[in-house]
Amino acid sequence: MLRWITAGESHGPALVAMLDGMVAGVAVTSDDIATELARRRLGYGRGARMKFEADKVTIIGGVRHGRTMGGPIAIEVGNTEWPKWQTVMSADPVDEAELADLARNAPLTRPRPGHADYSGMLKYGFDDARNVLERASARETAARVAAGTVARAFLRQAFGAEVISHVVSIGSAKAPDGVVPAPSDLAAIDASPVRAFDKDAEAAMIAEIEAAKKDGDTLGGIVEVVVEGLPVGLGSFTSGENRLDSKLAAALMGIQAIKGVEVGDGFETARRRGSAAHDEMRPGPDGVLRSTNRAGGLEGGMTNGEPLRVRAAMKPISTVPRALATVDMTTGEEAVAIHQRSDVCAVPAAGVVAETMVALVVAQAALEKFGGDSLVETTANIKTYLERVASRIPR
Ligand SMILES: Cc1cc2nc3c(=O)[nH]c(=O)nc-3n(C[C@H](O)[C@H](O)[C@H](O)COP(=O)(O)O)c2cc1C
Ligand SMILES: C=C(O[C@@H]1CC(C(=O)O)=C[C@@H](OP(=O)(O)O)[C@H]1O)C(=O)O
Repeated sequence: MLRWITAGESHGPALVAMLDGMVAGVAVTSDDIATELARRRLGYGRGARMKFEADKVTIIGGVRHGRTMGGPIAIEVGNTEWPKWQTVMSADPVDEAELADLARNAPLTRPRPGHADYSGMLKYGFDDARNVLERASARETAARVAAGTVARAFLRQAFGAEVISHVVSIGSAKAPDGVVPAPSDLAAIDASPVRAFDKDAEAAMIAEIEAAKKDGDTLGGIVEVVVEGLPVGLGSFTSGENRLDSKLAAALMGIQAIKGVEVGDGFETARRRGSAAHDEMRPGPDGVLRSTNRAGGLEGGMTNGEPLRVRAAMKPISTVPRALATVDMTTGEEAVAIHQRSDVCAVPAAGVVAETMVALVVAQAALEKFGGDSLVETTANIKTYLERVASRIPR
């Protein structure tokens, strides 16, 4: 089974991602990973750190001369910030006097409503929220994106499948309904400062971010991930945990600040009548055709051959510059929440992270269905299956 895990703190020396279960023979390079990491760093509304954080990539194992070898893949993403944090974030014990002199090490005792600080301090018994926020931070998503690059490469090389995303809304600024971009639109989306597909929506989103910034406030929004090129039958109806939609929801909800997930038209479909909710079928020259894709390419927990379409809703950033009311955990008194530098809006970056999680989950489902130890073997299995599927559709 394809598995992944990350380690590392926001201001530690590096983040590390491990990806286990990938077949041999997938072409991927450090440059491919760096390209995806650069996409994640972009976006109007991100904070100061993203201007200088360089995401230095080193593939530690599992890849040789640009091809995976079938063993666990380990990728390191260096933190440019590390030199400033060497003492505060040292893994080994440091001189207490030296630590006490560092303003940067002052204990963080005023938890931010909406962040992991409060529950993390109580649950793990910490007096300093630093021990919580270092790992809760979405800096960790850089490591996920690194691992996800290998999954994207696999999907492209096995199926010709492409995973893209776009920003559907930021605050109250929305893209027009029903416009779904194609893989060929990704360069234009990435060129947009808010990763919007529609130019009017882009202007409205930028204005919304500017207004929030001026007011010392923050914003969330909604992203949509689209995967084209997947075969029918990834995932299964046989039990809840085998359903691809349940796995996608879990993976997307596992991204920091994601509070809602929709498959296809999701919540809108709940407001429709059945006759206007489903995707009617008719015979076509190469099999069954659909007039719509409201289901987002998933029926019964399986892909149905239409583009996969899922959305994730991100809450506003909780480090609000106009700091929110909290309680000082040392004195028990009223206080204002920690506020250092922070993003005003990270929805464009969250779209790239959402692509990553979708790529990992879909690659996992594909490897479960088609198996194989090498890309050659997997693609041969895919070919046999597609031939059998094609032969079952009466023409
Ligand atoms: C790409 C990205 C960037 C983020 N940047 C920030 C940030 O700068 N400041 C902040 O307070 N939260 C930021 N967050 C959100 C927090 O990491 C998240 O709210 C926190 O871990 C608590 O988890 P929860 O929101 O899922 O409850 C970001 C999230 C993502 C996905
Ligand atoms: C560093 C990243 O995002 C960080 C995510 C984050 C949080 O609380 O989630 C808080 C901020 O960290 P810092 O306080 O160090 O600026 C963001 O910059 C990144 O995405 O690479």
